Amino acid sequence: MLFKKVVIAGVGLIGGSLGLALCKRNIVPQVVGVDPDQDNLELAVQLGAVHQGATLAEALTGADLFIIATPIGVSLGVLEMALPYLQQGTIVTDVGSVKGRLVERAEAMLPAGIHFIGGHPMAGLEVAGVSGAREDLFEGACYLLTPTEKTEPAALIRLRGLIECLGATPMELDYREHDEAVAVISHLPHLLSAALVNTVSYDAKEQLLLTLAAGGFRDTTRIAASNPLMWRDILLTNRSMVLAAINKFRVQLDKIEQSIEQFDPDILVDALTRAQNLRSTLPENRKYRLRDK
Ligand SMILES: NC(=O)c1ccc[n+]([C@@H]2O[C@H](COP(=O)([O-])OP(=O)(O)OC[C@H]3O[C@@H](n4cnc5c(N)ncnc54)[C@H](O)[C@@H]3O)[C@@H](O)[C@H]2O)c1
Ligand SMILES: O=C(O)C(=O)C[C@]1(C(=O)O)C=C[C@@H](O)C=C1
Repeated sequence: MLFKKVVIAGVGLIGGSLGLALCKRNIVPQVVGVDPDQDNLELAVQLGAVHQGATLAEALTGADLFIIATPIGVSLGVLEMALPYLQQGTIVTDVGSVKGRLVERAEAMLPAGIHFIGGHPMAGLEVAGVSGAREDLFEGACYLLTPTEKTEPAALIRLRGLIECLGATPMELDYREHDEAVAVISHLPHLLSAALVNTVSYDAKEQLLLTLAAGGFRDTTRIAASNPLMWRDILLTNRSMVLAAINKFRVQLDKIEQSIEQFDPDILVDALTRAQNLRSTLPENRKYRLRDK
């Protein structure tokens, strides 16, 4: 058994999906949830996403893994509140979409013998709360870890083991590299999706356009239905990397715009073919799967 008692702070979509996998697959014998939203916490117990709900102080007694799955803006505050109750040997991880200075701060905050390892599952959905949680959310997904030179190798091996039990593939990245990469592959698509929907919403023919919306619009805009507050936090926390990603995108958009303006079919086809080739190497049908290629 990798861990005896896991505490999840924030039993929403991601914390709840982790809890469902850990409980339903008997990966961990005791999973305790902490969440200020009592209705959500009760639902988490009913759905089997945690064995019980508790306060941080109650929950952390005897815990050997503490997962912070809260909105990114409160992660460090939650860690600070948890500090007095964490015991020697406990591993602390998070699931936040941006690392920023969290990793350095968390490491600086924790005494020797309690290990922080930044984490980020590259899987999610456009819904919030435990009601949308899925036991299989992480299957086939890439699960990023951001260890540093301070990370204890044995703690990293244990956490990687747990991630493999979820059916995900652990992958290590420097936290700065993490933020740069996710700005392009996750944050940029999100804001483009919102901008695309807003292009329709500001059009005088909005209703007609929506009536005509078929696969193209739907497939490119599913994530625009996500929680705006979560995305506000992500985009503003990863501000410089997101701005760099927007600039890279603008270059590509300009290239396509010019090829149309100048009626240059070769450049246009080049751009579309390059995209077609790369996109067709992604696994089909299952949006966040890596393994089923
Ligand atoms: N939604 C996604 O697609 C996705 C994917 C990967 C990672 N993430 C990251 O996961 C984290 C959680 O996102 P989510 O989609 O599960 O959000 P969510 O809103 O579904 O869940 C967040 C939960 O945290 C709880 N919470 C708020 N403040 C808290 C506190 N002080 N202590 C304990 N719990 C608290 C909320 O009540 C809620 O139940 C975020 O940091 C996000 O960046 C999200
Ligand atoms: O599939 C979705 O709904 C997601 O938005 C998941 C998604 C993404 O792919 O960008 C969103 C945020 C994350 O931090 C990781 C994954």
